[in-house]
Amino acid sequence: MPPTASPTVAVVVPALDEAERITATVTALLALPEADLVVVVDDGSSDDTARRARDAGAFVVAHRRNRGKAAAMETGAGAVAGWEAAHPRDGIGPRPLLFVDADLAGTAGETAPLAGPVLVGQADMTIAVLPRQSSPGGGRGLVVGLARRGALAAAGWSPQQPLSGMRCLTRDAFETARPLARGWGVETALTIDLLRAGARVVEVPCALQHRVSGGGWRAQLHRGAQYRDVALALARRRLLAAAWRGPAA
Ligand SMILES: O=c1ccn([C@@H]2O[C@H](COP(=O)(O)OP(=O)(O)O[C@H]3O[C@H](CO)[C@@H](O)[C@H](O)[C@H]3O)[C@@H](O)[C@H]2O)c(=O)[nH]1
Ligand SMILES: O=C(O)[C@H](O)COP(=O)(O)O
Repeated sequence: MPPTASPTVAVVVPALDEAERITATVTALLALPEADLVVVVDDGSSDDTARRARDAGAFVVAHRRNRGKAAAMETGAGAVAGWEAAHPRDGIGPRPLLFVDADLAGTAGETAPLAGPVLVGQADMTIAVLPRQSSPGGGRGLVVGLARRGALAAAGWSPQQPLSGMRCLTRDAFETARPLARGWGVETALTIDLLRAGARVVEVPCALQHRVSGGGWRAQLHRGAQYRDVALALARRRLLAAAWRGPAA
């Protein structure tokens, strides 16, 4: 007998203090035909992100205190597994996970092209490549360059946007990458660990607009934390020296 439902993905949205954008983000994700479950992980927000996400129709789980993006991703994946255990479906395996940042607002639906290649078995992980953003960023490419050179040293591949958080991956790929690298090192490590395991990783253009980090002191502090976490993830994989020595990104 043919399966009664089509394969779909489960969306996981890590969210810290995203009350301004979470309603639009969840609404856009719930309209995706490729997705039938949207889990928002409130990572210890001090605003009403959780309530708004729930009101918009998401399944919400919350950290009592802030634990960082990678921990929110792990919690979200656990919530998807729990939901699937309570809602078994015949003939289809566990849903691939589509990780989407909370700040994409109405453009979150543009993550749809990430799902197809994973659902049909062409890729183990897809990564969104964002177009030029409508507001200017204030970075100098230091974090991006470090992450790119780390992937190059590990696997001979230099991703265009190694920090991009919008990713769709099979559950096997997710398990291969666990435990995730902490904090902002998570994307760099995911790419490296999956490539090293022989997985097929593909970058896919998506028309996404996110909240760009500007040039103020808060943004520079944020970049400092990103650099620290990417460097730690590379050091744990014995790649930091090679990434420092590597070619200019
Ligand atoms: O402690 C935190 C901090 C952030 N977030 C959420 O994580 C996502 C990404 O955070 P954001 O501040 O928008 O990150 P960016 O500065 O835009 O960082 C870029 O680089 C990061 C890696 O350094 C990636 O995780 C992002 O996807 C990518 O957009 C958002 O949904 C946040 O609400 C958490 O869940 N917990
Ligand atoms: O603004 C960004 O793109 C990120 O914070 C990374 O910063 P970077 O430009 O220093 O790599």
